[in-house]
Amino acid sequence: MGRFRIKVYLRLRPSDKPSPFIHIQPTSSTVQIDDDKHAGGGPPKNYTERRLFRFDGIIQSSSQEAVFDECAKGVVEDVLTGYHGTIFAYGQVGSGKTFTMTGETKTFIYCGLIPRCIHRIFEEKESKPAAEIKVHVSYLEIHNEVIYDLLAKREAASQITTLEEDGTVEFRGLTRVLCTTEEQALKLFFEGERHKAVAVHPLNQVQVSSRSHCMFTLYVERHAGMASIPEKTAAKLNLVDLAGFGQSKGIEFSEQSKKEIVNINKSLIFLEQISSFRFAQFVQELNTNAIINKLLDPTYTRRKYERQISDLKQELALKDALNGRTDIAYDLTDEMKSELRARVNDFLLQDAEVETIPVDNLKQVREIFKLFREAQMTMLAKLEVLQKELRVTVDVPMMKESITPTLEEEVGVGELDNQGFHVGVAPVNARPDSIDGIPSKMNVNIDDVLASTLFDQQMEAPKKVAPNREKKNKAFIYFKHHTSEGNEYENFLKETRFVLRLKRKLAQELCNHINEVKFDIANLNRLQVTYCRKT
Ligand SMILES: Nc1ncnc2c1ncn2[C@@H]1O[C@H](COP(=O)(O)OP(=O)(O)OP(=O)(O)O)[C@@H](O)[C@H]1O
Repeated sequence: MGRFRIKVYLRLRPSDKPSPFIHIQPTSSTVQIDDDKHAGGGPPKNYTERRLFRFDGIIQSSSQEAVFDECAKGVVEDVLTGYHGTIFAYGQVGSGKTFTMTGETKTFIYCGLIPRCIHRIFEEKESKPAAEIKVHVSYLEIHNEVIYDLLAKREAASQITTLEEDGTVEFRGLTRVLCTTEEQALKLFFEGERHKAVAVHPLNQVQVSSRSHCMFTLYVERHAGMASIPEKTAAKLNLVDLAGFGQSKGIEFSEQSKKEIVNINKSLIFLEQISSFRFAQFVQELNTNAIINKLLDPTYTRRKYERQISDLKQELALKDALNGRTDIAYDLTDEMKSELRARVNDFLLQDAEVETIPVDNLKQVREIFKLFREAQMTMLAKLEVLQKELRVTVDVPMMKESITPTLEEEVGVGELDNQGFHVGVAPVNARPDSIDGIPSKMNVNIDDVLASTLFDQQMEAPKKVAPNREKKNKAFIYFKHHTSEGNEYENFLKETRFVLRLKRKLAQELCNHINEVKFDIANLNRLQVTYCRKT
């Protein structure tokens, strides 16, 4: 990659009356401008400001061919090597941009840079068939902020979208045509020219003035040259003719006013010249990062990587042999995978030591992580199923009653009939095994305690009341709050619920204690093993 400065050339249109304020010095490629303060009108000033502008080259009365050789040839050669290139013409209305970029197309000697670039690229294509050069072209126009595809059928012209990424701009939907001959590419270029937006302008009356920015692009794909390295390069050459700028741009003038305008504008044109010189100096300061745009053949790339992998494997085997690690297998067989699975299961389910899982190489580590991930996914799926089962769709007061299956076990208080209505005392053995999938007997172990906690939380959440239960619920609430028997049951229930919570807490603490003891036992075992090994 290299950093290159943008090169700026000044091309001067021949003039019968050269400005007395502009002094060209071709040998030093500089232009000196005497900024006559009287010229712009206003109060008279008795001094002249001098400005000096430097260029990479000044082209005066040169042939179109000489301009191509000096300004464009190098860029085309770089494109043929794989670098992107851009040539653009900038300047006032009528300053000669289109003459430079397109030229007069009737005879080749007056042809501008675009036909000449096309010619050079196809010349290369024909002279080097082994390079298998492929050329595509596109032609776009930006007029009044809208992008038009000059090679597309008119109705499809507004389908282009721009995509800006990593400092590059891509035109999506722009027609790209594959050209096998120079004639084809030239034909497309001239066809596109016919579609450009032009208008008559007072500063460019000999020829119609370009009212838009136009970009003709040549996309060049080619083999890097040597058959043994099937690398391809894909570079593009943007050839841009910018719309001329000027204070009078876009205004329609009557014949009557044209003469006056020419005089009035003299000083303004002069200022515009200065501003275009300033722009040129600014562009000269810009740097570009030039890289060769390689297009890799996927088959070749795959083969290259396969070769590299095989080399690395051999190297690794050699290293292992030298270090006495001959039993290491880097490719896991099915047998090895199921062995690893068994070890991971032992670790997760049987409290086996983590050291029992072999970690000799990266493939094993990856496989182990995969197994852990699988186990985690299975557990999450199970948890989800469990949570679904616990979501009982009964109303809040009824749910509060139904969450106390152990309550009756201890105190023998009435059971629900699972129909959303409290029916009073029922014998313990008359209870169903489950209510909506919830086990009615609660074993006091950590899972059940946690599940019941979760269950409690869900009970607090407001639930949708089934319409056919509404009446029953109202009656039930009335029974609880307004009858002495109901009140009694309600108070009794509150007390027993309190007792139940206490017991759950105790159970939780007990489980934690058991876990701590188990942990201590495991530690002791480990110490014992270490001690035995040492002795
Ligand atoms: N170097 C030159 N030698 C001879 N004639 C020139 C030269 N440059 C420009 N002209 C003539 O000047 C006229 C205006 O040039 P041209 O249309 O290229 O200007 P432009 O900058 O493209 O204008 P616009 O911005 O209006 O499109 C044309 O008739 C063209 O033939």
